[in-house]
Amino acid sequence: MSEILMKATALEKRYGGLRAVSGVSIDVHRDEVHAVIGPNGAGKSTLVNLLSGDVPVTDGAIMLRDRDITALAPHRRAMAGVGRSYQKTTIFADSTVFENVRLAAQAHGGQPLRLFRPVSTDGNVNARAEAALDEVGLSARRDTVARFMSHGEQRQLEVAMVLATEPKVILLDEPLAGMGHAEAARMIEIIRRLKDGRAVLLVEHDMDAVFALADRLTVMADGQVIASGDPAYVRAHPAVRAAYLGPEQEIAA
Ligand SMILES: Nc1ncnc2c1ncn2[C@@H]1O[C@H](COP(=O)(O)OP(=O)(O)OP(=O)(O)O)[C@@H](O)[C@H]1O
Repeated sequence: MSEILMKATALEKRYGGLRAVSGVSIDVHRDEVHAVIGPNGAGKSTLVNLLSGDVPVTDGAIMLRDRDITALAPHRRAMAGVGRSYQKTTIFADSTVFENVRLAAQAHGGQPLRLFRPVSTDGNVNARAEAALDEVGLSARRDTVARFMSHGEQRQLEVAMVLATEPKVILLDEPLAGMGHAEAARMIEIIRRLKDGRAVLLVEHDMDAVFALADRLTVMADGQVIASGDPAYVRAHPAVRAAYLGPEQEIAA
């Protein structure tokens, strides 16, 4: 079995009396896509926010390999190797594709922005930006101003900006949201390649995409894990059918 890069244990997030996430433990393995599914309000986005540090845990622990990152702020987790996309909100619409990715790479440099050195001469940052664009297939669009790209391309750009930070674990919250069929198919291929040497945690409602991509699946309902395992196991799990889909329905192949 491949190495566990991120391990969360007994995560708890309470909002007043509401347990948005309760007793959730999850392992994310190198070279795997671990998909988290469940009905609306199950706690999937909250889980991603806990793993990225955007929301502090009420209880529980998050390890990145052997490092306890539970108390680290989001940017410190990013430096430690946790990447997450933020649904277009981080894109500078008036900057080019390359400038956006270069800024992401530079912000991750571990040093203050190098104000006295033109970024265009920073070979390492530029190389990381080029590699990230190449990985999502946007190299040919590098000089396009972001606002003129399609929704799907902007989501690809978001992924490139994450890759420019050289993450070991990538958290993707509904990366296919709002995409047409062709755009979704392209993004599925990108995500399939992302796991190479990394670990990917994917929250997604598109079940075709989930079953096309997932090496491992965790199903949540009411803030808790109701089943976790390989896709065939989860697909056949009675509690999943009952709680997630209703007893009469099948999970689409
Ligand atoms: N900041 C918050 N304050 C109070 N309650 C919250 C907050 N964030 C989430 N919740 C509640 O926590 C529960 C889980 O929400 P969450 O968004 O994590 O579910 P989800 O599985 O991602 O749903 P969806 O599939 O609709 O995105 C919901 O009942 C939601 O209303």
